[in-house]
Amino acid sequence: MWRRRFGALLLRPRSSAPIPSSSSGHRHLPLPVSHEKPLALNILLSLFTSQAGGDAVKPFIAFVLGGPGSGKGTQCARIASDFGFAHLSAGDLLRNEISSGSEKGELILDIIKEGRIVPSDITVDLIRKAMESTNAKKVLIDGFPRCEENRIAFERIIGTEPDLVIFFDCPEDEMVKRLLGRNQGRVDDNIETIKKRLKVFESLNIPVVDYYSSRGKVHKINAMGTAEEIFGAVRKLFSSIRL
Ligand SMILES: Nc1ncnc2c1ncn2[C@@H]1O[C@H](COP(=O)(O)OP(=O)(O)OP(=O)(O)O)[C@@H](O)[C@H]1O
Ligand SMILES: Nc1ccn([C@H]2C[C@H](O)[C@@H](COP(=O)(O)O)O2)c(=O)n1
Ligand SMILES: [Mg+2]
Repeated sequence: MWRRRFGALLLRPRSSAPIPSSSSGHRHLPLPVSHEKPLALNILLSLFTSQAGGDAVKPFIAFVLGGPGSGKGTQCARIASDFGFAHLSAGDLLRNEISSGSEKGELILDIIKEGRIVPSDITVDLIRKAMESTNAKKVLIDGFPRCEENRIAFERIIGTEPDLVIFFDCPEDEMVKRLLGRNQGRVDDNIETIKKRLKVFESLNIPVVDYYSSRGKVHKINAMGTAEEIFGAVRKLFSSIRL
């Protein structure tokens, strides 16, 4: 999708160290987690490559991860408004496809009701189209990648990696409480589906966070507290990036 003159700097494989779980089973990511370069340096290099020449300028891409109900959407809306990012929510793109009444939408609905993950080609294609139509220089991709298959498909189809990965770290009981109180009519905000989504998060999404941690790209944010308090930490991060 974009030509990157210096992309090889960021694509070089690094040693990987899995993130230990605490006694509660909840993951705690060291911060920053690169064995080779600190997060700030990785972001700096990314900015350099984002501005590098080629047919089109690659936007600055931040993946926003965290368990279901950890507050990704809430925080992304604020980042978009305060820092001028385009906010692309993978879940919203899939829900829009359901609303369109397409055949693909029917398949997506069945998967979302079950708390499972939609085939990566479908999701990445929706993200690709959304990225092309926003034409933004700074993009938040909320709720993606949810699994290694998502991650690999993004690299293959979009042809790049994220510059930054934000991980909202929230205890399970708090996530369940928030989801049951969300009240937006989502087909997956019921206790049976929530339990399945939490299992999928732990088994498929955490390995993706581990992968990016080992590449020094993860910035972990404690997602306990009010949305305003959490945005305090988010604001600090984005102010330091100065895009
Ligand atoms: N810090 C917070 N404290 C309490 N409630 C919150 C907080 N942040 C968000 N919420 C509420 O929790 C619910 C879930 O938040 P949000 O939709 O942002 O989570 P999410 O991570 O995007 O979830 P999903 O993965 O299901 O899309 C919403 O009703 C939101 O208003
Ligand atoms: N990369 C993604 C993102 C989302 N989905 C599906 C499965 C999720 O449970 C559902 C809702 O997403 P959310 O709004 O919670 O981000 O959408 C997926 O399959 N792949
Ligand atoms: Mg969301």
